[in-house]
Amino acid sequence: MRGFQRRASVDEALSTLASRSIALDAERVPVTEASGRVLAEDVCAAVSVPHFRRAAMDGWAVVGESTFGASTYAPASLVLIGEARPGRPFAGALRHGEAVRITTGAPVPEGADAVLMAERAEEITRGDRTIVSVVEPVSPGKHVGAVGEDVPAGSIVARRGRKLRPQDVGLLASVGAALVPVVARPRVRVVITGDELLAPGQMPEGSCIVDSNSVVLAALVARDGGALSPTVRAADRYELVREAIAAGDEDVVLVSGGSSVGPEDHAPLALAEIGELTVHGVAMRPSSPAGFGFIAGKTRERTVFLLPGNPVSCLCAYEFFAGPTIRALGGLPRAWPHRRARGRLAAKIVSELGRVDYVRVAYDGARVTPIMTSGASILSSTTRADGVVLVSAGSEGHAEDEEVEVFLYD
Ligand SMILES: Nc1nc2c(c(=O)[nH]1)N[C@H]1C(S)=C(S)[C@@H](COP(=O)(O)OP(=O)(O)OC[C@H]3O[C@@H](n4cnc5c(N)ncnc54)[C@H](O)[C@@H]3O)O[C@H]1N2
Ligand code: MOO
Repeated sequence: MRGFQRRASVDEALSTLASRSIALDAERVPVTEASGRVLAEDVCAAVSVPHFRRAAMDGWAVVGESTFGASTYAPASLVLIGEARPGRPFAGALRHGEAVRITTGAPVPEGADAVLMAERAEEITRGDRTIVSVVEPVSPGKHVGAVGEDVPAGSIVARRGRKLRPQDVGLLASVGAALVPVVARPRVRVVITGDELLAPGQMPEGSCIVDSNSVVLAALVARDGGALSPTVRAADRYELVREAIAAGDEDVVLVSGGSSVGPEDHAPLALAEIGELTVHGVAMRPSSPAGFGFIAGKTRERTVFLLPGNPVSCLCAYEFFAGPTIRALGGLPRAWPHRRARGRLAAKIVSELGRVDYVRVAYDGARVTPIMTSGASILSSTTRADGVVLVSAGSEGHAEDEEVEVFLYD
């Protein structure tokens, strides 16, 4: 057994990771599959939306001026000369004194400058002609959607770095985008070590417990935009752990458990053998045995994270180190994606200078109450918590009633 000789500071570890994880290359995906992806380049509109003047109401396309002075007592009479429907425009041009029946979304005929709402007139048959009897004037421009009122041609529809929302992909489709340039999703392999572990879905039995870390990690990787390979389970044997880390070509490997310095903690040595163990041991609580390093991949360097087996430590080490890296590889900001809130502490938090603490807290919108469980094996402390307070390395903690920032769990 080897003890931890020196623990890296959280900042040191983060800056090493930041300098070695640059965004992956772009790929083009069909617009129908681009929601949630991160745009790799600005996308400009090749066309205006709409690209024709369109009716915003059901009624009649008219020359507004020909309705001036119309009232219930003195209706204006316009001659109906045709019809325009979405996708089926009126072929000719319209003149003063004429009307074209039109429905919402249809192209406004040439010559018309307004749409009179169906409520403001009625059609009357007079001989072989249909007259539109107008009881209220409509001003020019009314209910006519201008070319490019939604998106003008040449404008930027969505900017590089944006995580595309459902409505973004809708807009991209509207301007005729077929393939969208997005940052490749970081591929992630989860390696679960521990002979005592049963796969999720099984009943705990004898001295075996159920592996909860792979379930938590899978959800976190999905949150951060990673593409997860099937989880690999490695028994606590050096060669098997080494093989599980080295296999595949994912951009990121998350190794859960076996990260410390006990006789069954093979991951750090295995990583040092097949690549570089850059950091092992961090001045933080929990997750002090966390570490990471790099191994060569087929086309680029792969980052391997050593996440302590204790469930809270595993979650915490992921949030501090793996999450920012996966997000950065995928073109997202490194910053924690949690919503933040502020409140006053109901009890003091004690930390040590030089150490970063991840303190689970309850939060009611105003008061921040630390959850008095220090054990990193108590996963339920994180389900009872509403979020966490991070105590920086430069602080010895926070006094009761002091205002602190809470990173809220979703
Ligand atoms: N000499 C030292 N020993 C230890 C130190 C230290 O600084 N010096 N740190 C301790 C701390 S803190 C932690 S955390 C653990 C982390 O060790 P490992 O990463 O090797 O974790 P394991 O021993 O494999 O497991 C710890 C604990 O968590 C349970 N576990 C493991 N995997 C899972 C899983 N996938 N799902 C649910 N629970 C899991 C496991 O059964 C153990 O109970 O090292 C200390 N030692
Ligand atoms: O960091 Mo260990 O993380 O206390 O349980």
